[in-house]
Amino acid sequence: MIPAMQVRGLSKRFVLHQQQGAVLDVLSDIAFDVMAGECLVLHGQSGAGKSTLLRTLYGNYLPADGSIRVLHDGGIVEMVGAQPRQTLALRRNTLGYVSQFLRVIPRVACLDVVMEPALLRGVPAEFARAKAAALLRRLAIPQRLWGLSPSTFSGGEQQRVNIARSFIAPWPLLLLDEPTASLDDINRDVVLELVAEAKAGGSALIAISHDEKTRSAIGDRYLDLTAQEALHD
Ligand SMILES: Nc1ncnc2c1ncn2[C@@H]1O[C@H](COP(=O)(O)OP(=O)(O)OP(=O)(O)O)[C@@H](O)[C@H]1O
Repeated sequence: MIPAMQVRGLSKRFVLHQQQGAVLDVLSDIAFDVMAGECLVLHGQSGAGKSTLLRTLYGNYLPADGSIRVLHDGGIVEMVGAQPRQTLALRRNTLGYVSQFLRVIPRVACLDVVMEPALLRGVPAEFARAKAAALLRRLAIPQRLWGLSPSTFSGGEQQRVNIARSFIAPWPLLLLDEPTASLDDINRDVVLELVAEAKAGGSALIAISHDEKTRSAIGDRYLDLTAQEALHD
């Protein structure tokens, strides 16, 4: 079976030009595979580089070295050095990212925010709307808020809208950055169910969570970035 994502020799260095050119080698020689239907949880103390790795895997940071291969449309795409157009195509259909925070677009109603990824995949509007409504209901967003812009929503409500938006269309590969932070136990359990459903549907996941219950509920394998660092000292 071909991995959904295969990473080899991945290194990321920050050069702080405003601070005497200080160099931070945050990731060095990271290697792993993630298969469809499994979740790799990133471990390591604060500052170990978990968020940096997730952002690098999403193509937000250019690594100093290494390769990130993604199974996309039946072929393998090398993300390191890919054209922006290729990265965008990957992000449209293959590679999703659930951040802790919703990127709020003023004046766009909550229901439309949630529906958008399904519409972009060509799902007819009525199905997308019904699915968005079902997700918002599951995530306990009151119906009176559905027609409003999430810009005024509470932090936890925005996070749940973001989760609904992220799970409305299936992703072959999904990066999760603290998907349950700032949620109460009931909503956290709904997110854990959505993650389990995504895995059962064949998604490969890579996740960061500081919550032990979340980690043990979703994690099939763990990558310890502290150990990686120690290994290469
Ligand atoms: N854009 C950046 N520019 C410079 N340094 C950065 C940047 N982003 C992260 N770093 C540095 O990289 C290191 C790793 O940060 P990162 O946020 O990836 O850690 P983390 O493991 O996710 O931590 P936490 O668990 O606290 O969220 C830190 O020392 C941080 O200062």
